Formats: sequence, structure tokens, C-alpha cells
Amino acid sequence: MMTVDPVRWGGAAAAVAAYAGMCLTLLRARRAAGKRPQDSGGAAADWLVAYASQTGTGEALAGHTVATLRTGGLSARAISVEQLDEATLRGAARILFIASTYGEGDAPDSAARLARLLDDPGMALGQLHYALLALGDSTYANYCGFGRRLDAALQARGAQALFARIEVDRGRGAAIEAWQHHLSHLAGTSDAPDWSAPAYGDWRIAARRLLNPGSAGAPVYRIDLLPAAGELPAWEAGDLVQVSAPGDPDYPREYSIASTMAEGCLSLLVRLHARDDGSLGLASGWLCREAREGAPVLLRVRQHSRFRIGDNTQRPLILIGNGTGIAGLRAHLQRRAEAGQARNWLLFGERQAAHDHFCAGDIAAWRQAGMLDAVSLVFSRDGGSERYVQHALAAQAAELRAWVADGAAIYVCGSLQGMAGAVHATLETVLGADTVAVLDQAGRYRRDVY
Ligand SMILES: Cc1cc2nc3c(=O)[nH]c(=O)nc-3n(C[C@H](O)[C@H](O)[C@H](O)COP(=O)(O)O)c2cc1C
Repeated sequence: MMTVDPVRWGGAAAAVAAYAGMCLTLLRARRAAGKRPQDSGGAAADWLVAYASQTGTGEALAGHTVATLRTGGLSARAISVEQLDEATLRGAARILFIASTYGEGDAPDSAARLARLLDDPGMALGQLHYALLALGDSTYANYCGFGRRLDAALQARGAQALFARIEVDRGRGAAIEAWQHHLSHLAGTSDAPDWSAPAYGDWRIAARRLLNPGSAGAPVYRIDLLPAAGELPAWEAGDLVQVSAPGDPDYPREYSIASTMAEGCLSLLVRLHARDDGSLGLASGWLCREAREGAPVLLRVRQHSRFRIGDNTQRPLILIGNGTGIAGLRAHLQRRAEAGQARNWLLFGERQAAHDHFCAGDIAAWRQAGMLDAVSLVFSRDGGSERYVQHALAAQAAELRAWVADGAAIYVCGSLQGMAGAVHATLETVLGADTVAVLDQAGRYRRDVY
């Protein structure tokens, strides 16, 4: 489904005229870019592909975009918008932006600097030609909110669009094909590399266990999966999977992986979602209830580089989460235990210790093995003085400062509403907003929130 503003595509004649105009603009842009026998790939690339991506879809599309431009002999390089500094932005002649949206119409974490730069009324970008691929999900009220704001801000600063913004609804192929089509024109090639998403693999449910019997919240299941044949594919702690549910194969659901490869199976923690009318969510209902043990599952592993350990291996880790967010934190803690990295502090929140103490056995085992320095468990309905993880964090402000001074990295996994925003605000209160921004820039503050 192509989701470009319908007004722009209102009449066939207008569309044809617009298309002809666009081709002219592209032709000019291509001439201006000049053809290179081979790509320098260096800092002086003619085309920058700047991605603002949270979970890697935009980053992967940026890689494909660069590859397509290079196929046509153009010099191109992909960078995260985190690396887009003021001098680069003011000096760039051509940038292709790929921007996803998070929260309720928010920018991904990596886009904080870009948003600040574009807020500067003194920023003039008359020299810049750009195009924008906005990634989003039309079930959110603020569909492609950040991409749309970015587009408006670029135009307000005088930048000129090479073609109209393209919006991609939940990864739908038609919009991506439209983007590819424009790129092929830019690069003057019909020989674009294959962009197809990796195929789903055949897996099966090896085991399924209810983790919170008697909970006041919705049931959460641990689901262990194995490939139907052959070896486990490679993944790292922090990575995600996409599951294609039979009732809704076009919209894969993403889950954080809760286990390490060394454990020999891929585990997910899935909360059974019930709609207002009592019917079960399509994907979670199928995974948690309808599919039997042994049932086939179509699944693919996705790298989530922003939530991997990266170069934080030697650092102390502060791991903060709630609910099924323990999944991503569990994979990291298990990996740390396997690697003998003991400086870990887990802060985890749920409702009642008696029912919702997810991963209690793992936590006890890590503690006993000396792999967890500190554990702060907060059960909001048990009547303690600390109700949520952000309150536990605030109550231990001195420890938090000491850990960060000692080089710690902070990993947050779980719900965006209620948890991640409040944790962020607490971090800013305790550490200072500047320090949090520096940690973020340095890859020492990583989030997998949903
Ligand atoms: C927690 C969460 C919040 C989201 N909020 C929005 C939103 O407000 N508007 C929207 O259009 N898409 C929203 N999305 C969808 C993402 O923008 C979409 O999945 C995108 O393809 C992700 O790209 P990325 O992997 O490059 O970050 C949200 C996704 C998640 C997981």
C-alpha cells in the first residue's frame, strides 16, 4: 500500500505532471552528483543516507539504499542521524533520510541531536536536496509523526525535496518499491540489488509455560522455539524476532529474545493480549493458546544493534525493566553470566511477588553464582514504599551515580508508557540531562521499549 498523502496523488494528470517534474529534478540531481567509477564510501560521499531507526528496520533500508546508489556508480554512505553534526548538515548537498516513529509520534532515541539542530531558527538549508522515507504503523494515532515533522522542518529551513515523502505502513512492500524506484532513477540503474526481507524460517514450539498463574495481570507465557530442522541461527543478547502469525501474515509481530544461543533454544516471553470485547489478540492468542506444542511457527531473527552489548562488554551494566521487558534483560544477564561478567544491577518491576516474579529461578541462580551484584525488585501491588522501578531508581540515586561514575551502561527494556518515560525522567533528575545525553551518544544508554 502506498501511503503518500492522497491529496498529492489526487488526479492522474497531476500525477503524471508531477512525475515528469520529479524525473527532471532527479536527472539534475544525478548530473550534479556526477558518476563515480567506484564508491569512495568515505566522509566525502556525494549522497548521505541518514537513518533515524530504533529497532533496525530503517538501518537495514539505509544499507539497501546505499547499495542501490552504488550500483549506479554514485558515491554514497549510510550514517545514523546521531552522527549528523551541524557542519555536515549545513554542508550537505544531498541527503536521503529514513525515519521511523516511536512512542506516540515521537522521534527514535537516535534523533535527539537532529531534532535539536532543526529547532534552531538560524539553521538555513537552502543548499540541501533531500528525500524522505518515513516508517510507521497506521494503527497509531500519530502515523509517521516524526517523519512528517522532519519533512516539514526540512522544508521550513529551505531544503528542497527531490520527490514527495514516502510513508511505509508496517513494512508494506509497495511503498518500499516506490522508494526503490526513485533510487533507481537517481542512480540511473535498473540493476538494483535484491531488497527482499530475509525469508522466515520454519520453527516449532518446543515448550510453553505460563509464568504468572494467579496474576492480576494478563497471562505471560515463556515459549521455547527450535528450528524445524538444522542448527539454531546466530543471534546476540538484545536481538529480536519477527513472528508471522497465520491469521495476519502481512504484519509480523516483534518480540525480544529472552535466551542466549548457548541455552540451545530461542525463548520468548509473550503476554496474552485480550481486546476490549474479550477476544484474544491474533498473534499472542495464537502463540499462547491456539498453537499446540510442536506446532510450526514462521519466524526470523532480527539484529537489534541498538540494544546489543556492543562495546559495553567490559562495563558494569544497570538493567532496568518491567513486565515482559525482562525478556531482553534476561538474555543480557544470561550472556553476562556465561561470560563471567559479574558487575550487573537488575531493577525489575511487576505487580505481585507471589504471582509475577518472572525469572525468579534465574535471578536466584545468578545471585548465587555471584553474577548479580544488586537486585531491586519492585512489586507495585504489594504495598511497599517503592511502587515502580523509577521510584526504586530514585531511592538509590547515590548508587546510580556511583555506578555511572564507574563506567556503567544502562539498558532499559519494557513498556514505553509508564515505565521508560518515567525511568528516563528519573535518570535526568539524578544524573542530569546532559549526562544522560552524553551516555546516549556514547552508546551507554540503550533502550528496547514498546
Ligand atoms: C513502541 C512503539 C511505538 C510506535 N509508535 C509509532 C507511532 O506513534 N507512529 C507510527 O507511525 N509508528 C509507530 N511505531 C511503528 C514504527 O515506527 C515502525 O515499526 C517502524 O518500521 C520501525 O522502524 P525502525 O526499526 O527503523 O525503528 C511504533 C513502534 C513501536 C514498537
